[in-house]
Amino acid sequence: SSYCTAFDDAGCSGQSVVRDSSIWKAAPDKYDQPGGPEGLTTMTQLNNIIMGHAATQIILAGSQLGLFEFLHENGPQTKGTIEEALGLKRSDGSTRPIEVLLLGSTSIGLTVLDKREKTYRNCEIIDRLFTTGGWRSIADLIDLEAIIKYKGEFHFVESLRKDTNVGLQEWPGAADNLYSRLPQTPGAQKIFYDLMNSFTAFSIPCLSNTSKVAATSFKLLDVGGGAAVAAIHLAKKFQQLSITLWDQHETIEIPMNHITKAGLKGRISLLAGSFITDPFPEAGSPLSVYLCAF
Ligand SMILES: C[S@@+](CC[C@H](N)C(=O)[O-])C[C@H]1O[C@@H](n2cnc3c(N)ncnc32)[C@H](O)[C@@H]1O
Repeated sequence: SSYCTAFDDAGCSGQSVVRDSSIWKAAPDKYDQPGGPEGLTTMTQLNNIIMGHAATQIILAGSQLGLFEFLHENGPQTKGTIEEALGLKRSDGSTRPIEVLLLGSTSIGLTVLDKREKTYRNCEIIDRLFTTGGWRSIADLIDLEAIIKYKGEFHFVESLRKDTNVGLQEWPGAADNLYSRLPQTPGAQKIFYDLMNSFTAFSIPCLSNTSKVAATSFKLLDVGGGAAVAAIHLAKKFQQLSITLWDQHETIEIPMNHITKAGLKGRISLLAGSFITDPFPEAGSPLSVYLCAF
């Protein structure tokens, strides 16, 4: 929470999911134990962890089927109306899909059932995210967690035993890292970059607002610069900066397209390769400063 408060104090011009700091203030301090100093104390808390996999898939279903968006736009709705709107109505008359979805989403508090009216609405925090414009970033985060990370986590125990990323085998390809394998699975790379770009779009304005180094440097090496969201923001904000974005061969086309679209090819150059195995580029002149942003 202090991270996000610092953003607000710095006059962050990023997305409102961060600016609406009351969303975050209830979060525990990073040193706090979940559940208080004793850790978890109730079976419900323990159950929420054991059933965490189901919760992840329920929020994914609610997001991808448009449940939360529909309820936000239309207010409390009956099961039948929601079923129709989400395209879950079945020709054989079975109401099981909508019942499973609403039972799941309501049991974990994402939706709220009005028992008298027999209507469902979004929980307060989800509606607030829609109102403040922060839902898109959260939907990107849900996709990344529930679709990309979820697969590899099945191998977590074995990964600990072998001290290696066993979950990588879930992704086709021969590369030794997930970034380089994602392009081989249709749609996967987009999910990854959508989330990362959302996050960087709100973090970089805040971080750079208070950075004296960025304001006074002439050269910036953006190590693992991704889609160039940070590089483009910094190039526009600090006119004296000339930026080199360093990322892998497999992904370099993504920043290239963004930089061209932003009309910043003259200010941001690209270096394709690995920051692990390739030599660190020379600064060029003793007067240049390389600021590495990862
Ligand atoms: C977590 S993302 C951060 C992207 C960007 N800095 C941002 O904040 O939006 C990490 C980036 O590092 C790149 N990367 C990972 N390993 C790399 C390596 N060995 N050499 C070069 N780039 C690498 C990935 O392709 C990815 O774009």
